[in-house]
Amino acid sequence: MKLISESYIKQAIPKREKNSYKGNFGKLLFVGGNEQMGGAIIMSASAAVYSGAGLVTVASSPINVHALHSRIPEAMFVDMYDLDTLVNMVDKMDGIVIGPGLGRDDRAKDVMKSVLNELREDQFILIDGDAISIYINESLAHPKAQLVFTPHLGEWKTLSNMEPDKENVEDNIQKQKDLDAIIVLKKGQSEIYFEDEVWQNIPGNPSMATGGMGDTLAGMIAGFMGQFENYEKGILSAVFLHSKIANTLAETNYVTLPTAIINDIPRTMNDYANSN
Ligand SMILES: NC(=O)C1=CN([C@@H]2O[C@H](COP(=O)(O)OP(=O)(O)OC[C@H]3O[C@@H](n4cnc5c(N)ncnc54)[C@H](O)[C@@H]3O)[C@@H](O)[C@H]2O)[C@@H](O)CC1
Ligand SMILES: Nc1ncnc2c1ncn2[C@@H]1O[C@H](COP(=O)(O)OP(=O)(O)O)[C@@H](O)[C@H]1O
Ligand SMILES: [Mg+2]
Repeated sequence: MKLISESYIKQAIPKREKNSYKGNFGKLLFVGGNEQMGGAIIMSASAAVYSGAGLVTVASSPINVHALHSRIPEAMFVDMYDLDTLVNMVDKMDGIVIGPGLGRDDRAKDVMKSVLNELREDQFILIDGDAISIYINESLAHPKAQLVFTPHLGEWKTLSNMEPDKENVEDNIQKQKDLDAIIVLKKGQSEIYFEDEVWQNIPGNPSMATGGMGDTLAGMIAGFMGQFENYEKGILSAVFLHSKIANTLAETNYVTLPTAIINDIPRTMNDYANSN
């Protein structure tokens, strides 16, 4: 297992070209946030905006539109239950995050099926939270796009049938192949399973055990995937910086709020991009 290092992150964060524009930094769609869990998709989309994503659109329950616009005016909004508009949006994107606060009811299942059917090979889809259960319980077909799952240990049990105290690297490698997806297995020291290698993240601390922390990570990962030289660099850098920021915050805070991590993303990226 390889360890994600400080030096890896420093070389992975891209330098922005002088004449670049928003179209160079990823067009992302965030799908989730029902009537009870709008905060999840707002945190996820915020993390992508603060990670430097070029254009972010949120597809959510219409009840969340004002909260979203007041938190992140940078993001656009569509009604996720308007399936025609939703699939048109999917078409225009480089990557999609689906699941934070999506719920698991019939409407959520229809949303999920519409999005997955529409995907192309040149796109990525990150499946998190409730969308993990729907993917397995509805036996959905592998989408054409690059697939990424970001399960915590409870969600990994749904995906792999392995109990949290039984999961192990060797069996996880096999499950990664069966699922034909990149797996970000979230835990105290998260592990990232690619087709040909496994990485481990070292930073992180228990002040991060707060609702919304994984929603925030999903947004950072997608934000980085849309900008970095390749998906692997983006994913590893997001996992590392998410917990690195949390470690810095935990020096002076008992609990680390996901929104506090989000606020610190741009400055931390700058620090790493400009240090040797
Ligand atoms: N502000 C919001 O709107 C929030 C919405 N959330 C959304 O709530 C939905 C459900 O996600 P949850 O993760 O809460 O619920 P789940 O019910 O999917 O997962 C929790 C289950 O997994 C088990 N488990 C085992 N090991 C675990 C581990 N290491 N970490 C976490 N759980 C473990 C727990 O015992 C529990 O049975 C998701 O769509 C998520 O995005 C949450 O992110 C919390 C914040
Ligand atoms: N004790 C801990 N040590 C290190 N990281 C933690 C700890 N507790 C939680 N985390 C991190 O917080 C995130 C939690 O994700 P998740 O359970 O999906 O949260 P949510 O769904 O509430 O947003 C993961 O990235 C996990 O690695
Ligand atoms: Mg989660």
